[in-house]
Amino acid sequence: MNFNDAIRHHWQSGTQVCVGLDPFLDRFPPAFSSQTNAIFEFNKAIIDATAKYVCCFKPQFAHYAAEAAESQLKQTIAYAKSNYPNIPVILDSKRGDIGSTASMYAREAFEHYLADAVTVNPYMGSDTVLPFAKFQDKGVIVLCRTSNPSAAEFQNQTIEGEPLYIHVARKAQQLWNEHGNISLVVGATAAEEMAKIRSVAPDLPFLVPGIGAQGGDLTATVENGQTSPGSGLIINSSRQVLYASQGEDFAQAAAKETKKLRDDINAINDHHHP
Ligand SMILES: O=C(O)c1cc(=O)[nH]c(=O)n1[C@@H]1O[C@H](COP(=O)(O)O)[C@@H](O)[C@H]1O
Repeated sequence: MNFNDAIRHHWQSGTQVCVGLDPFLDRFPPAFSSQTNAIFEFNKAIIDATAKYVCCFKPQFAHYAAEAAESQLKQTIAYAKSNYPNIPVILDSKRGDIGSTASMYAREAFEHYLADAVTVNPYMGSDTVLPFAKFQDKGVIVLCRTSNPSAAEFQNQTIEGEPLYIHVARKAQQLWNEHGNISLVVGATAAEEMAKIRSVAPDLPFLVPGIGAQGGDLTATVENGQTSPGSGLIINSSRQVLYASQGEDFAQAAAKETKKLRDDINAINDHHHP
C-alpha cells in the first residue's frame, strides 16, 4: 500500500482523523489487569471501535518498549493491517541517526514492524532522512514544528533570517520529497507556525498532534493547515480517545470521541465552505 494514496483516499471519504495507540497500563479498565496480552487486547478493541472514523492509526513506540511489549506492538500492527487493509499505520518512533544506522531504523519500521509510515527526527540532517525516503511506497513524517511546550526553544531560532522549522519544511518540500512520500509533523499548539509552514510546503501532508490532551486549537489547525477543504491533514488524538472512559464502555467511548473529532473537523469546513 502506498501511504500517501491511502491517506488521500480517506480524505476523499471525509476523515482526517488519526487515532494514536499510546497504551498506559495504569489507565486501562480494571478488567485488563489480569490479562497477559493486555496491550494488544486493549488496542484490538480500540481499533475495531474506531476504524470507521479514521484515516490511519499511530502506535507510539516508547509506550510498547517501556513495557517490554514490542511483540504486542507487532501484533497490533498486524491486526490492524489484516482486518483493515486500507487503513495505514504510522509507527511513531521519531528515529534519526547516521545514514548506515538510519537505514537499519528504516528496516525496523518497514520490514520488521510492517508499518506504512514512520516519524523521523531531522536534527542530524539530510543524510539521516534519505535512507527512510528511499522506501518509495512508505510515508516518512519529518518533525518540523512539534507540539510540546519547549518546541520553540530550538525550532523557532532564526537562522539566515528564517526560523529553523521553515528551513526543515523547505528541505522536506524541495530536497527530500523526490518520491512524493514526505510529510511533516506540525503541532496543533503552533497555529501561527502552521500557516507559515503551509506557505513553503504547499502540498505536503501534515501529521498534527496536540489536539485533545495537549489543548491544541482545532479550528486554527483546519484553517491554517489544510491544502484544500477536507485534505492535507492527519489530525492525531491519543489520550483523549483511548481513555475517554476507564469503564467497561471504554471502546464505545473511544468511538464516540473519534467520531466527534471527525465531525468537528468537517463542521469547521462546512462552516467556512458551505
Ligand atoms: O510525532 C508525534 O506523533 C508527536 C509529535 C509532536 O510534536 N507532539 C506529539 O505529541 N507527538 C505524539 O503524538 C501523541 C499525542 O498524544 P495525545 O496528547 O495523548 O493526543 C503522542 O504519541 C506523542 O508522542
